[in-house]
Amino acid sequence: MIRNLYRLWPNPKLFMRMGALQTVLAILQGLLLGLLVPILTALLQPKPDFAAASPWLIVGTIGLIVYWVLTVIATPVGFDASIDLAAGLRHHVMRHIVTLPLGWFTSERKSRIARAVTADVGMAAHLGITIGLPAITSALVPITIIAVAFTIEWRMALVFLAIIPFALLTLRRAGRIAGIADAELEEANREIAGRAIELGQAQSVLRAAGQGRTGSMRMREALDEHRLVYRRGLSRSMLPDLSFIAVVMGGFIAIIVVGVHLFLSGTLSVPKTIALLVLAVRFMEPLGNLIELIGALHAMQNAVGRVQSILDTPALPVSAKPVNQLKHAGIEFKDVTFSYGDTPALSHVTFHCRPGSTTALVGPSGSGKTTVTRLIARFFDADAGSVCVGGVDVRELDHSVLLNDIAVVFQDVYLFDDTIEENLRIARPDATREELTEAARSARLDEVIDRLPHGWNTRVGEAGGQLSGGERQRVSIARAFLKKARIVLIDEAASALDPANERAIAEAIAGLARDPNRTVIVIAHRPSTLAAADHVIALDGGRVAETGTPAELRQAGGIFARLYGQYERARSWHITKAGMTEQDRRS
Ligand SMILES: Nc1ncnc2c1ncn2[C@@H]1O[C@H](COP(=O)(O)OP(=O)(O)OP(=O)(O)O)[C@@H](O)[C@H]1O
Repeated sequence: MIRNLYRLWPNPKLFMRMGALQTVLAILQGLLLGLLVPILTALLQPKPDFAAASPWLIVGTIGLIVYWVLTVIATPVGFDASIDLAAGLRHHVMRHIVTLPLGWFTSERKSRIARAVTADVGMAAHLGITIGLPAITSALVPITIIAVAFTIEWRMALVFLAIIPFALLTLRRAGRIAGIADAELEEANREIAGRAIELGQAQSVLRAAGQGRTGSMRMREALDEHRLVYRRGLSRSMLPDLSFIAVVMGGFIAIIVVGVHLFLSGTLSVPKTIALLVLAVRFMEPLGNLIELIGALHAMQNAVGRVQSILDTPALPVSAKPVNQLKHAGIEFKDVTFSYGDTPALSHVTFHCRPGSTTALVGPSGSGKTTVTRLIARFFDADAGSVCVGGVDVRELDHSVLLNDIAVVFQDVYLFDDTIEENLRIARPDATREELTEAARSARLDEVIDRLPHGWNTRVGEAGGQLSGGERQRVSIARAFLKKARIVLIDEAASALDPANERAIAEAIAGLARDPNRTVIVIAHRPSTLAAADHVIALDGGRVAETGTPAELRQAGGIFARLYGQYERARSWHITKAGMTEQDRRS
C-alpha cells in the first residue's frame, strides 16, 4: 500500500518528508524514555544524587523541546500532504477518465468514478494522515523501546521481543478480516447508493403502481443486506480482535512476572525495575492502538485500490503519428469482430458506405446495429478487423478529428440543465446567432423554441426533462447541423412518437441526408426512412445478412422484407389508433 500511495502521491518529496519526520519522532520518543534509567538511578537513592542526574535531565529537556518543535513542524506538513494528495489524486483521476473509451462509462462505472473522486480520495488522504502517521509511531516506538531495554536488562528485552511475532501474527489476521469486511460493506454501501438513485428516478412508476409510500422493494432488500453485511463484519472480526488483545495483555503479564522475578532475585535494581515497567507500559500502549489502526489502514488500502483500479483502466491507444484530416466521409468495415467481454456482438462484418450516401441499418433487436455505430465513433475498438473512416483506420486517426466530424443522434438524448441555446452551443461554442437559427430551422427545432416561454433562453431542466423525447431528439439533430458534421449516426426512435414530432424528425433526417458531402447511417425503424435510404445493411446475430437497395431487398423476400412488413403493420396500427383517438375526441 505504501508503494501504491507513494506512486499516487502528487508530491513524493512531501510524502518522504512526512514519513521521515514521523520516524524521527517515534525513535526520539523511545530514546527519551530510555533516559529514565540514569535519572531514576541517580535520584532513587537514600540520598538523591542531583549532580549525576543533572546532565540526563538537561539532555531529556532538550530532547523534549526537539520533540515538541518537530511535532509543530510535522503537523502542517501532514495537513499539506493530505490536501496535496486529495487534490492531486482528483486531478489524476479526472485526467485519466477523459482518455478512456466512451463505452467504458456504464452507469455502474460512473457511480464508481463519483465515489472514487469524493469518498475514496478523501478517505485515502484523510486516513493517510490521521491513521498512517500514528501507525508509523505505533510500529516504531515499541521497536525503539526494545533496543533501549537491551541496554538495561537483556532478559527483559527478550520478553519484549518475544511478544512481537505473536502480536504481528494476530494483527495480520485481524487486519485481513477487517479488510474483507470493509470491502463487503463498501459493496453494500454502493448498492444502497445505486438503489437510492433508482428510487428517486422510479418515483413515478412506483406511485403509479401504488408503492409510493412504502418505497421500493429493491431498496429495502439493499438496506437489509447492508445490515447483514455490517453484522457479519462485526462478528467475524471479534475473534481476531480478542486474540490480539489477549496477546497484548498476556505479554504485559509476562513482563511483570519476569520483572518481579528479576527484582526479587536481586538482578534488577529498583530504578531499573521502575524504568522497565514504565517502558513496558509505553511498549504496550502503541501496540494496543494498532488493532484500531489496522482496520482503518485496510479500509484506506481498499480506497486506494479502488482509485488505482480506475487509473489502471487502459486508455484508448493513441497512434504515434495520428492522421489529422479526413479526406472524405466514406465508412468501411473490414472483417470486423467485436465482443462486450464474453458477449459476442459482431462477427466478421464487412460493408462499405460511400461518402455522401445514406445507409439504413436494420435487424432484429440485439443484432448489433448500435454496436456498428459505437465502433465508427470509436466508443470501443474492434477486437479484429478494421473500421475505416475516410479511408483511414479509426485507430490511426486523431481522436479529436474523428469526433469533430461525427455527430451522434441517440434515441435517448441527454441535455444539460441549461438553456436550449447553451445546449446547442455544445456542438460549436463559437456559433453565430444566424448559424444557431439556421441549425434550429433545419432540425425543425425552431417551432419548439417558438412555443417555449423564454424562447432560446428557456432552461430545459435536469437531463432535458422539460422537453419531450422527440423534441430532445430535434435538439440533437440541430447539434449535428450546427457542427456541420460530415458523418451523422442516427438511432431513430423505435417507439411511436406523436405525429408532429415524427414528421418533423423524418424531415430533419432527410435534410441531413440531402447534403451530398454528408454520410448518414441511420438505425431505421420507419418504413419511410428505410425507403429513402440509398443502401441497406441488414444484420442478424452480429453478421451481415443482406445488403442492397431498399427495393432490391424487398424483392429478395429476406430479413429486410420481413422487418419492413412488420414496421409497416406497426405504423398502420399506430395511425389507425391515432385516428381513432382523434375521432373519439371529436365525437
Ligand atoms: N454495453 C454492453 N455490454 C454488454 N453487452 C452488450 C452491451 N451493449 C450491447 N450488448 C450486447 O451486444 C449485442 C448487440 O447489441 P446491440 O445493442 O448492438 O444490438 P442492436 O441491434 O442495436 O439492438 P437494439 O435494436 O435492441 O438496440 C446484444 O447481444 C447485446 O446484448
